[in-house]
Amino acid sequence: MELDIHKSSNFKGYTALLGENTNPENRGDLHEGFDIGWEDPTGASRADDGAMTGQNVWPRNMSGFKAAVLEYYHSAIQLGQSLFPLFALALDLPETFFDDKTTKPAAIMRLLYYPSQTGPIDNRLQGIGAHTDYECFTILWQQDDIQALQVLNANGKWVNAVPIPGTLVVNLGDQFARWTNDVFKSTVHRAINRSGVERYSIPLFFGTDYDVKLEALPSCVSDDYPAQYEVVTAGEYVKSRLEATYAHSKTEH
Ligand SMILES: O=C(O)CCC(=O)C(=O)O
Ligand SMILES: [Fe+2]
Repeated sequence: MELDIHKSSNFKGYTALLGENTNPENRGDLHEGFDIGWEDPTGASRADDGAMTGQNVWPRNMSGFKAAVLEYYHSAIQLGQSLFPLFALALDLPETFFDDKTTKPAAIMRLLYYPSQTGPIDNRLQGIGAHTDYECFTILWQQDDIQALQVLNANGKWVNAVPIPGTLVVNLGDQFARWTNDVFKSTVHRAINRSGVERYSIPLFFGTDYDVKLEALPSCVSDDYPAQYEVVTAGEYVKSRLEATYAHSKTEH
């Protein structure tokens, strides 16, 4: 397929059922997806995204699709930009701390489709296996009335993230875990659609600019609690996680 995500240098485009495997213990994720990244409203391309440089791909002959998707994308980006100062304040940092690290929105958005799973339960076949997201935080729209998303609580118990009409779910991701040396913990989550009907969701993963180094904040490091993570750029980090997620299905395309 022309738009297959494996053909894109920066993981944009279409993911088939089982094309992704977020939890390596599983057999592949039972969803289809379509991924986009930043696209300037003027159509100008961006060449300074390091490891994640590249264009979106769009289906031809689908009138209105691109405009509708980008309209939501740019609104979700605006919401995300307004959340960074809140996270900064929660970390006792100046509220502008992330401003110069988020000048070029580094955000991937996915349109996800989950068929309903019927028949015998195979615990290694889930809509999306247990994982943490790769960026700072995720803004997730999920369809009303269909229970599928679960989060792992501090006691190691899966709890339903029940869709609440008119609300979005915000999950912490691994870039924030790295910035904060695990003071902010990434939310482990998964989705299993046994509702009997198909389900759609739209996560937007918002990280710091792809050329910014993910370096533990001084306030989150001490002699007793040294930095846990190797320093890499946000772009290198996201790309390495995406490569791992799609590695198993790479040769099929
Ligand atoms: O569909 C959902 O509710 C979750 C999607 C998700 O976790 C992801 O794409 O990373
Ligand atoms: Fe996720």
